[in-house]
Parts: sequence; C-alpha cells; structure tokens
Amino acid sequence: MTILIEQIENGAQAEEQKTLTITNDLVLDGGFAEPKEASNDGFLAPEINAFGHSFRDYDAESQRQKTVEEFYRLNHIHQTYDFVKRKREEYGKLDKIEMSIWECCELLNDVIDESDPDLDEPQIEHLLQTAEAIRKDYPDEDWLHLTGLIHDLGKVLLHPSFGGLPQWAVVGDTHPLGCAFDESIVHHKYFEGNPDYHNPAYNTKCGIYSEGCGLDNVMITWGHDDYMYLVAKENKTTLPPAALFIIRYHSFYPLHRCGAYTHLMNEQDKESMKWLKIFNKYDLYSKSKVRIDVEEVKPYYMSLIEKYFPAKLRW
Ligand SMILES: O[C@H]1[C@H](O)[C@@H](O)[C@H](O)[C@@H](O)[C@H]1O
Ligand SMILES: [Fe+2]
Ligand SMILES: [Fe+2]
Repeated sequence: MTILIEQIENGAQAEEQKTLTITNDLVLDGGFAEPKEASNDGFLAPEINAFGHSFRDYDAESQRQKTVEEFYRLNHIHQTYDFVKRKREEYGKLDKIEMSIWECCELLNDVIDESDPDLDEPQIEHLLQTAEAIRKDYPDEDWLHLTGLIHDLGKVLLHPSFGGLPQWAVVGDTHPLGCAFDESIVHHKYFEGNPDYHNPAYNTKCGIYSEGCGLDNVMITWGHDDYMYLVAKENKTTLPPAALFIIRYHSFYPLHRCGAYTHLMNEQDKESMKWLKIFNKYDLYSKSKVRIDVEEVKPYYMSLIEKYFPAKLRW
C-alpha cells in the first residue's frame, strides 16, 4: 500500500509530496515494530486550518500571528544550553505531584498554547482529536492511540502547581542546543539575541556533538516533549520505544519535516523516525473546531492507561 507523506526538504522552502511504500505486515526489528498501512484509504490532510490559512504558516497576517511570533522571539532568546541543563535536572526529580494520566488530561482543560498558529482550543480537545484520528486509521495499534492521547501532557508545566513555567519554556517547536541553529527553525532571526548564538563552541554544524552520536545524547530545548518523555520513562511505562521517541521528538519539526540535524541521528533514531512521520500527520492535521465527546471515549482510553501505566505517576 502507498501513503502520501508530506516532506519539506532542508531549507524548508521546497515542499514536495513524497511517496512512501509501507509493507502490510508488522515486522519486529530490534524491538521496533515496523509501520504498516492505515486500515482505510489513509488520513486525508485538510489544506487549510480553522482560521482559513495553510497549516504552520507562521507569516500569514492575523492577530494570532503576532502572539505566535512574540512567543518564538522569547523562546529563541531564552532557551540556552545552560537553561535546558538546569531544567532537566530540576524536573527530572519528578517531585512535584502524584497523579494519574487522566487527572493530568483534565488539568489541561484550561491550557491554551500560544505558540500554535493552527489551534486555539483547550488542549484536551487536541489530545482526543489526535488519538481518535489515529484510532480510525490504525485500529490495531492501541499503543499509538494512547501515544496520541498523552503526547502533549507535558504542557502541564504551564500549570501553577508545576511552578507555572512561561509558554516559551513549555510549548512550540524544539531544536538542539550546543550546535548551530538551523535556518529551517521558525523565526530564526531571533537567535541573534541568544548568547549561545555567539559562542564559538556552540555555533558550528556539529558543535559539541559528533556525527551519528544519536539523539539521546543531544540537548534539545526544554519543554513538554522532553518532560513527558521523562515522566513516562521514569514511571516505567510499558509503551514500546517508538512511543517514547514520538513523545520526545514530536515538536522537532526542523528534523522530521525539514531534514535538518539528520547527521546527529544513529541507526535506531532512523528506525523510530518512520513512526514519528506517521504520527505527525495526525498530530498536525487533526487540529480543528470539531469537538469530541469526552465521556463517550473516556472508558476506552482509561483501559489503555491501565494497560500501559501505573495508577499513579510521579510528576
Ligand atoms: O505550536 C505547536 C505546539 O506547541 C505543539 O504541541 C508542538 O508539538 C508543536 O511542535 C508546536 O509547533
Ligand atoms: Fe506538542
Ligand atoms: Fe500535539
């Protein structure tokens, strides 16, 4: 079967449709299940978002555009290598609160993401829209449904009980620190205000890293992705490695959309990337004003949470 995957080549300008052929069978390769085809004709990506623009258009003029650009200005100035190192240590202790996955979903009821040009609905809507869209096309991959539900739960860092981190430290696209900021990063010009941009140790193609070192060894901007990855891993989820990879790198658009920083990946990263590319279509294009009936789908997701997570997690 053939599905269409959109890919923007390095430099982000030339957007081309690339065809990826995916086999019918689930093959276990080094612990990673290979992607198989969607159960129907595949997800039809809409061309315009709820505001009448193309998806991820960071320049289309609107009031929202200004909010998003201001978000990226602050994000690019303040996310430095040292900042991320400190946050990883602080939040890696997971000593803030104990709660279940579903309790966390409910906390996200009030959270609106200021970095997103395509969505201004409460986050819980987005979680369910993503999960349900995946479930429709991949009914047998229950782990991927749950990954959809939880992938953005790290946005709980915005909540006052987590120290109420500012938006620039929680949401938005992610990118590596410790090496040059690639041109494909949204609103790249604001990096001039970041001290790392002027640090010769950090501003070459590889910076402090070596080719093929593996993403595990790369410091990525602090936010909801890395935090939720830590929470899931440290609380001993039984979700497969591909799920953890999706959670950790789903905002790394410069890599999975634009092909930047591929020189830092190792073989295992390349394997997991196949699933992330599938996931990304649902994460991005399911954003809409269509509401999901939470109570109707809740029992199904509760059963998945029980299957893959302990009843209470440390956050
Ligand atoms: O604005 C969005 C939003 O914050 C998403 O949760 C994140 O994953 C995307 O990468 C970002 O562009
Ligand atoms: Fe996200
Ligand atoms: Fe998302």
